[in-house]
Formats: sequence, C-alpha cells, structure tokens
Amino acid sequence: MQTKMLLQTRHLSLQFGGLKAVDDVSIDVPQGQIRGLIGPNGAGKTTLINSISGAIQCTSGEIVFDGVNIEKMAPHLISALGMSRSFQHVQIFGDRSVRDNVLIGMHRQLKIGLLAQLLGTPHARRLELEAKEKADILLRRFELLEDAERPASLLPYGMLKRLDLARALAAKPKLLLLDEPTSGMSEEEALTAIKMLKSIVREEGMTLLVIEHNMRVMMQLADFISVLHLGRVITQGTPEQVTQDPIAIEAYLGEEVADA
Ligand SMILES: Nc1ncnc2c1ncn2[C@@H]1O[C@H](COP(=O)(O)OP(=O)(O)OP(=O)(O)O)[C@@H](O)[C@H]1O
Repeated sequence: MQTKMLLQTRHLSLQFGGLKAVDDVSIDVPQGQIRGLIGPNGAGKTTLINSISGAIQCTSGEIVFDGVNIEKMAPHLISALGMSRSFQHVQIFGDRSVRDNVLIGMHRQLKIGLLAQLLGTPHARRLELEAKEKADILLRRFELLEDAERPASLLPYGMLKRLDLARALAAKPKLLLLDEPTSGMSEEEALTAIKMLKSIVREEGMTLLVIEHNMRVMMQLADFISVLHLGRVITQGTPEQVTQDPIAIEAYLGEEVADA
C-alpha cells in the first residue's frame, strides 16, 4: 500500500524584500512521520513553518495539506483542517489552571454550543466531563496530573514546556508544527519530554514537523530529517544518514556531531 503524503510543498519560496528566506523548497511528509528540520541560524526553518501554517503568505509555490491546496488560506482555516502549531515560547495562560490550559487546547475538538454550555444542559455537562477525563489522561502522560488544579504560572519551566506540548496535542491535530519544543530545557528534561511526546504521537498516528537545535534530541525524535541552508533543502535522510552526510556536516553539524 502506498503511503499517503499528508504535507507537500512544491517549489515553495518566501521572500522578505531582496532576501529569499525560503527558496524553492519541495518536501513530502508522509502521514505518521516525524520530520525534523535542522540548519544554521537564519536558514529559513521558522519561515518555512510560518508559511505552512499560513502565518506568512508564501511568495510562490504550492502547499498541499491532506489533499487541499492551502498556500492562500488564512491560518484559522488551515487550523480547522487539522494543523496545529506551537512556538518557541510557550503559549500558556498563566492564571488558568494546568488542566484548563489543556481544555483550551482541546476546544477545536469539542462540539459543544456556547448556549448549551451557558445553560449547563446535561449534554453539555457530559461533554465537559468527557473532555476533563481526556485532559487528565494527557496530563498523566506528561506527569502533570498532580498539578492539574494549580495555576500554570506556578509550574517550573521544564513542566511548563511539557504543558505546552500537552496543550498542542490536545487538539489532536493531523499535523503538528513544533518550533524548538525543548528550548531552554536541560538535556535530561528534554529527552524525557520528547519520549512522552513521541509515544503519544505514535499512538495517535500524528504527523510532526519539528525544528530542534539539540541533535541528541533530534536523533531520538525524528524519522527523517531535512537540512536547510540559506532557504534551501541541501540534503535529507534518516538521522543516521544525515549525521554521516558531508553536506550536512559542513553546513551545520560539524560541532554538534563531534560531541553527540
Ligand atoms: N519578518 C521578517 N522580515 C525580514 N526578514 C526576516 C523576517 N523573518 C525572518 N527573516 C530573515 O529570514 C531569514 C530566515 O530566518 P528564519 O527565522 O526563518 O531562520 P531559522 O532557520 O528559523 O533561524 P533560527 O534557527 O535562528 O531560528 C533570516 O535571514 C532572517 O533574518
């Protein structure tokens, strides 16, 4: 059986004035794959993700997500098709509880009318209860359940980043775009969080496109890695192939591989 491509970019370019931040990028991401994006600072990784999520419109080229051309679509419409995005800095409501943050992340999935919610109908109450149970399953997986009732702002940084991942997964997106999910974490915290993330992603059959600077984390996480340099994909392959690839080593990996 042929693997379905969930995301394809075709000759995608994005120009800021005279600068081609993304330059003729064509990638195919099969459903269920964890695709890593690496490259030196300024290579165009964040801009590529921004154009896929619709945050910035590409200058030319095509983006096909789950069979639909999305290159001209607004971000909220792309999100409604099942694509979510997390940012380098956590997107958490600090004054809301840890559980509420996951429930807020889940809202795309909740088919509950505002009026029903306000009136507190039995149907609405049942849906809310189910959502809470689902949120708690996620919180347990990220070892955050004991803190479910606490305001999120009280969590230490490593736990806050895990909460941000739980929040992003709560919507059960088909494709999740992650920009440096472990930035600022210690190596140990990062590897633990990645293990939790990966097991849920695999169970749910989700597809990920991840920017990550820590190569040890990337090696644990990705099935396949695309290497960007000056806006172009200069090489790609499995983590093992990429770490041996002279093109990747010269452009980016030199120092990282030496001490990985
Ligand atoms: N809004 C913008 N306006 C003008 N130039 C931009 C803008 N955003 C990014 N750039 C430029 O586009 C290029 C690619 O930047 P981008 O942030 O996508 O790289 P990156 O690979 O994500 O880098 P990093 O690893 O440092 O986050 C850089 O030269 C950057 O200065």
